[in-house]
Amino acid sequence: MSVAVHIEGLRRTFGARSVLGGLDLDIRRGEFVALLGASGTGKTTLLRILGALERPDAGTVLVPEARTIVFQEPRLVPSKRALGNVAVGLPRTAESRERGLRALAEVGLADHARAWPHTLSGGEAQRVALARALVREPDLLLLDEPFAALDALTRLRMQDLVADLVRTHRPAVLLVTHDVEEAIKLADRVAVLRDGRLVTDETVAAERPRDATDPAFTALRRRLLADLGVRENEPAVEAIEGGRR
Ligand SMILES: Nc1ncnc2c1ncn2[C@@H]1O[C@H](COP(=O)(O)OP(=O)(O)OP(=O)(O)O)[C@@H](O)[C@H]1O
Repeated sequence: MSVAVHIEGLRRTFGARSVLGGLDLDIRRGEFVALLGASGTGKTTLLRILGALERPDAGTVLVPEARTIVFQEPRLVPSKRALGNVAVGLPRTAESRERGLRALAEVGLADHARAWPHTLSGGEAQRVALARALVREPDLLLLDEPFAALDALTRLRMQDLVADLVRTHRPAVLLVTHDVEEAIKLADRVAVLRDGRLVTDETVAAERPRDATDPAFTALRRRLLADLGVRENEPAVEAIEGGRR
C-alpha cells in the first residue's frame, strides 16, 4: 500500500462553528506535504486529529500507527536530561539508550545528551524534540509550525536539518506552516486550507535544492499568496499571522 494517510469527508465542529467541512487528503508513503492557511482555519485541528489528540465528528481518517508530532514549543520534560527526553516512553534498555544517542547525534547534539532542558537554547530544545520524534522511526511525522518560535537564522538551519532527516528516514510528513517559502522549499506538495477544505493542492515542480529565484518557485509562491489572500508586496509571514490572537 503506497498511501500513508487517507482522509475523506473529514468534519469537525466546535459548537456552532464548522472548522473542517468535509476535507479530503491523501499522503503517499514518504511524501512531504506542507499545509498553509490563514489563522484559525483549522490546520492545528487537522494535525491533532491525525495525532489522535482530537476526534473527528465525521469522515474517514486512516493513519499509520507509528506517528509522532513536533509542536511549536519543544514540550520537553524539565526533570529529564536531553537523552531521557528523547528516549521517553521507550523501554529502559541499552538498545533504547543507543538509539537515543544516535538520534541526538543526528540532530547535532551528541555532546548534549546529559544536558537539562533549561540549559538548552530554543533551537537546541527543538532539535531534542525532533530527535524524540524520529527515534520512534515514524511512518508519519506531524510538524505543527515547528520553526515558528525560532530566530530567522536558526529557522533556516532547522529547515535544512529537517530536509536532511526526512531524506534519510523517509516518513510521510505533514507540515503546518505560515511561511510560504518554507512550504515550497521543503515540501513535495503544498496545500492551502480555507473554509474547511483544501482549496489548493499542488505538486512543487521546482528542482531541489530549491532556489527562491527559480521561476517555478516564484510562480508557485505567487499562486499560493493569492490563494491565501495576501498581496504580493506584503511580507507573507506577518500578513498571514496578522489575525493571530
Ligand atoms: N477545543 C476547541 N474548542 C473550541 N474551539 C476550538 C477548539 N480548538 C480549536 N478551536 C477553534 O477552531 C478554529 C481552528 O483552530 P486551529 O487551531 O485548528 O486553527 P489554525 O489554522 O491552526 O490556526 P493558527 O494558524 O492560528 O494556529 C479556531 O476558530 C479555534 O478557535
